[in-house]
Amino acid sequence: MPVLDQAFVTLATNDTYCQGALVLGQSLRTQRATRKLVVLITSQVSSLLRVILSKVFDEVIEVNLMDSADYIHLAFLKRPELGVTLTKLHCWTLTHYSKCVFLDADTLVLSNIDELFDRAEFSAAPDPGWPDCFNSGVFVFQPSLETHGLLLRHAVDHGSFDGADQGLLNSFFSSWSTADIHKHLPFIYNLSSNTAYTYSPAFKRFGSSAKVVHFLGPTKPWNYKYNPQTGSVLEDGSGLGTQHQTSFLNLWWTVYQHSVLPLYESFRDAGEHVAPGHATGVGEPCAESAGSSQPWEAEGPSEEPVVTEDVPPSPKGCRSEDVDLAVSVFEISIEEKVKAPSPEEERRHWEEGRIDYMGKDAFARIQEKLDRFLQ
Ligand SMILES: O=c1ccn([C@@H]2O[C@H](COP(=O)(O)OP(=O)(O)O[C@H]3O[C@H](CO)[C@@H](O)[C@H](O)[C@H]3O)[C@@H](O)[C@H]2O)c(=O)[nH]1
Ligand SMILES: [Mn+2]
Repeated sequence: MPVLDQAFVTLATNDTYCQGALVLGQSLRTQRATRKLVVLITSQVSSLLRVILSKVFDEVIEVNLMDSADYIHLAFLKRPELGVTLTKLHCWTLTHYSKCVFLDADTLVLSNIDELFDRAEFSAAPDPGWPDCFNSGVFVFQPSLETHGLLLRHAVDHGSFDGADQGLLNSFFSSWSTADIHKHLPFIYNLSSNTAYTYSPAFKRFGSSAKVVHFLGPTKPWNYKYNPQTGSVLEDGSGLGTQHQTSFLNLWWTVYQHSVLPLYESFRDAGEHVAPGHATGVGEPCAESAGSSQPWEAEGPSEEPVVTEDVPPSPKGCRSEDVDLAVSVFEISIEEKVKAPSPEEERRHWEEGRIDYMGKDAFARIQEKLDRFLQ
């Protein structure tokens, strides 16, 4: 029986993390999750990805980084690195649910985990790097505006010892490591794909009961390229890690290929119109002209896009501004588009002390500018 007042919640602040959220959402559906699926997004997420997310998630909720009380707003402006952290904390505002399970967008669910709803706030699994801290990639929580406010206050008053949500949540829920063993989720609910195997006999013994894999760390599954014919990620020269790591990566990509890519495809083929005022907050309807509204650029001989002279330019908002999906018979890749920062962003970086000493802010470049100005 579906439970309507409880939810699995994730977060994706941009189109790249949306790819992870989609794999996570589809893996929860495949495992017959009986709770609602919710994704929090920010204004950066494109209209296309909002539509696609809404096919998998029951609720796509846009949260504003700056909608908290003014003193918090001002304090956070001085601590911009806490931005994504503040966004994760928004999950406590989902007060139309009585209890939720948060999952990072870089997690993959391997079997049904509905039993997590038997746990109380705040339950989480140990962090593999420092097991007296919990990892904030999977946790059970109870939405509450009061807790949300206290968390923001805590962030402003004490900051975060790792500059992100995990440090903040660990210092806020500081009794986690000692107070109540029921709040320690077994490691199988947050098995880190890259560190778990430092204790390989344990992995041999218990690895097969893993329920949630977490691709924590700087390199995410979507940073690899995948060969759909062999069903495996492509070696990029830096080494793929252990066999287990590779098989979890391959699993992520299998879900991507079979359960996420078709969502884009049906969007393209059906030329589906998105009504203005759609529940997800998607604005303008997307045109369905051949080629121009394809969400990805096809590569290789089999899927050469037919581009004719009279095809109108792609309507803004219909495609992802951040991500290029390249799909061919032999390779699927998700490339982040490198965007040049706007003059406002550059100025903000400068003011925040994030100066590109070796690059565009190098002394030689500034001197060139001065010379040009003085001539
Ligand atoms: O640009 C970003 C970055 C992060 N996220 C979301 O925030 C989560 C955490 O970021 P992630 O890149 O997954 O961090 P991890 O590599 O998992 O690193 C660890 O450190 C993070 C910061 O403390 C914690 O949030 C994680 O749970 C913890 O596992 C992601 O999964 C997303 O849901 C975004 O939406 N956009
Ligand atoms: Mn993560």
